[in-house]
Amino acid sequence: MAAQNRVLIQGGRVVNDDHSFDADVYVEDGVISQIGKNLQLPGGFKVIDAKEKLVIPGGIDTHTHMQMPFMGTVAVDDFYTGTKAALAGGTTMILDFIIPRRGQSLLEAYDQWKAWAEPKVCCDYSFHMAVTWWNDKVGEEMETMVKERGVNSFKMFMAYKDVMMLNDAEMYQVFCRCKEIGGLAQVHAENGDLIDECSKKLIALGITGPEGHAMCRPEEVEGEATNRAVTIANRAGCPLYVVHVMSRAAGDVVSAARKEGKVVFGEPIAAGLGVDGTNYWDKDWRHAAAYVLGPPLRPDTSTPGYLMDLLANGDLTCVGTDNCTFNANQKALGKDDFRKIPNGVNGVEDRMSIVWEKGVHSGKLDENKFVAVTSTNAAKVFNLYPRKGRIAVGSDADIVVWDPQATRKISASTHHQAVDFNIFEGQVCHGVAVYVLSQGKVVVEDGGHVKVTQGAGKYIPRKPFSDYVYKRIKVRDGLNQPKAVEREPYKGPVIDLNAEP
Ligand SMILES: C[C@@H](CNC(N)=O)C(=O)O
Ligand SMILES: [Zn+2]
Ligand SMILES: [Zn+2]
Ligand SMILES: [Zn+2]
Repeated sequence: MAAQNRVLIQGGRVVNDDHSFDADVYVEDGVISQIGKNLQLPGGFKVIDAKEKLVIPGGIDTHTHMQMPFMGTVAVDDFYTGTKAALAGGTTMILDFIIPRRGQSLLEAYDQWKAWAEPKVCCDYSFHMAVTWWNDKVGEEMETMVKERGVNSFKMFMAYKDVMMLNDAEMYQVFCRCKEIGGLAQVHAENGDLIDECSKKLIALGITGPEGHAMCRPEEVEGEATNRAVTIANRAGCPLYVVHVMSRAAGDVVSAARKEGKVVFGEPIAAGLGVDGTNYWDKDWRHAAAYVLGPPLRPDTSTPGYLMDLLANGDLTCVGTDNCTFNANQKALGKDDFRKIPNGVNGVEDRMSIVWEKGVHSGKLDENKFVAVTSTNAAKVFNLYPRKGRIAVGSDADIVVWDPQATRKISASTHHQAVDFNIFEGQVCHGVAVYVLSQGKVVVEDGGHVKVTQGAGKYIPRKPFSDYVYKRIKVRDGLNQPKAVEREPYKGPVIDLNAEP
């Protein structure tokens, strides 16, 4: 029994976001206990041979929607299949979203999502909270979420009009509230009014296929909303995290904001790094519909490479997936009207290999930047570091033995996800998770044998005011308090509005 929770990972090269070094890693009772060479160890441990392999922090997927009720149906990958697939691909923690119905208490929604996740998750997890409506009660509950439920991030939708969309004034108030309680404001940045108007026009023209989904929300619709969110957040003095950055236009807005010193983070997703929007024009309806998500993939085939370049230079920060999967027959709900195609795609299992293949194997990222964008940056942004996101003594033993030379061919016929297709079908990627430890237990071995335990995952609460996010803001708040001008009261002439014209 002792061997199960004592593991020695021998002969590997440890890769953190800031440096790489050759060392053995010893794990005991779920945490990293020793790192170095010629370790003095107690007997009775399992040995993993990591020669010529990398030993990296388990991936953290910043953006998933397991079993999300959406557009009249429910995402088919649930907290079990979704987290099993995550572990299979080298991701050892997911950050999922609680999405209250309009008018629903945030606390009630939290209990609902927690009840869905707890019995099923195979890896550690945490939640963002969506703010889909706004009043003082929501503001009070946001504080409870931060102080008592360990949620420190709040997502607003600028799209999905009449379902989850907030207007600018509401967003400004939620941003101000986030700032007060030390939360990180997140946005789904698309102009929902323009999407609504343009999609009606396309349907009237008889354009009902998935190409209409892309045509009604071109990248300028994402770029405009991203810029608006950056402005509103800046006026509120609130840090901003733009989820699923899908285009050059939005990526450029995030780059410019960061160059101006604004506290803004951008999150590309595996889909946007691995495929493009030309798929929407495929003659096969089921193929085209499979790629429908919002914001859409871009027909500009240079987009995946451009987003990877922005990750490489630090303008974009964390790679998520927005994993929100619907089977082909669920996508077919929109066979006569693209507005009814459930939005969402897969990614949670293939994210790490896609980033390795498109980033490291292409020479755009080095191994340390790979660790940063797939794990460490997320831990820092969402206040999980260094418990998560680092190979260090005392950190959680969420560890991946990564084979940079091995390749894997992505296919729905072999993936662990529940969804019956894969948007990366047929892609061959360098970079394979040959061993994965979750909470110090081996859950993937020999590159494919997945042995997870349903419900073993733990909810990880997160404190507000993450240093990585708020240190600069705190200093600025001390400097830039608005002040009135001291002046004598005005005693000059004023027109009389009641006087005869
Ligand atoms: C509803 C959720 C997933 N669907 C999607 N991105 O198309 C999101 O917008 O992030
Ligand atoms: Zn979204
Ligand atoms: Zn999402
Ligand atoms: Zn390759």
